[in-house]
Amino acid sequence: MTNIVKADQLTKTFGNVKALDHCDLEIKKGEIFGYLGPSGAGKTTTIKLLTGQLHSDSGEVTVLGKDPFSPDIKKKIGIMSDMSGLYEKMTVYENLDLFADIYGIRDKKEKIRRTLEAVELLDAAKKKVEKLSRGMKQRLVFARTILHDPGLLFLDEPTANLDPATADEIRDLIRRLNREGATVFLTTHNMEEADELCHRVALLNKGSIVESGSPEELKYSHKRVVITTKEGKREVPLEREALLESLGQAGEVLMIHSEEPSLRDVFLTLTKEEQ
Ligand SMILES: Nc1ncnc2c1ncn2[C@@H]1O[C@H](COP(=O)(O)OP(=O)(O)OP(=O)(O)O)[C@@H](O)[C@H]1O
Repeated sequence: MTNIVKADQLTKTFGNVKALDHCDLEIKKGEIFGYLGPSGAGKTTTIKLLTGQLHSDSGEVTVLGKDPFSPDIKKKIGIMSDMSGLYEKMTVYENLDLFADIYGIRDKKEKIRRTLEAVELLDAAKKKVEKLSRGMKQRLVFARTILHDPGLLFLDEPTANLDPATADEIRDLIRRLNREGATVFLTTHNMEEADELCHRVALLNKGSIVESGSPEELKYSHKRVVITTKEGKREVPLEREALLESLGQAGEVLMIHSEEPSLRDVFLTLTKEEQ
């Protein structure tokens, strides 16, 4: 599969804070790529570097084969960050109309109608944004992000602070857009969400990628064997040597079984190792 985003040794420092430290990234066409990490790990900084909103200190980035600062890139990508860009006093329709003009969208009435239909906001087209619920606002931000049919979406915590039902709706939307061909770069704190949605993930901690792969690969590589003896339980990595050594040292073995960690467990283990 072709790399649609590629970053080599990307580094960004703010004063004495190293927000991103020699990061390598490869996002393939058609995938949902999850970029996971705790608050302050460097996720938003990465999105800004990949979308031409910020210059790196060093490292190389190509997006759709070009420098992210190339003038024609903006029309091919969709960026969803927070709700701050919505005009509260304008209606839902007017907000999209404004963006349609900025993007120079032809046949904009029909395009706006179809986009509102996709995010299930057609009935709210004439409502002022200030009257919308949080979930509806998030769907409007989503509509604005996809209005110009970008093939590559950067979604910065798209389900943060949403109730579970609305978060599910947003995840369904992401899946649908991906099925229709969009490549998605998604940041989240939510490991369950990443496990459910993403084809591949990278785990970011303190500006460094600590591991990457499919959620299944990551979980499998951290699989443990639990040996239960009369004395208690002991967890051993799923490796021949470690397993034989532990069995040799154990007293009477009552049970042996394997346990696959959740993505959250993997992340907690890796970030603990880093400290
Ligand atoms: N403009 C800036 N000036 C100074 N420091 C910054 C700036 N932007 C980010 N930082 C710092 O860089 C680090 C990474 O921030 P970033 O916003 O990329 O993290 P994040 O993973 O997106 O966090 P969150 O999940 O809370 O949004 C943090 O320590 C942050 O305080």
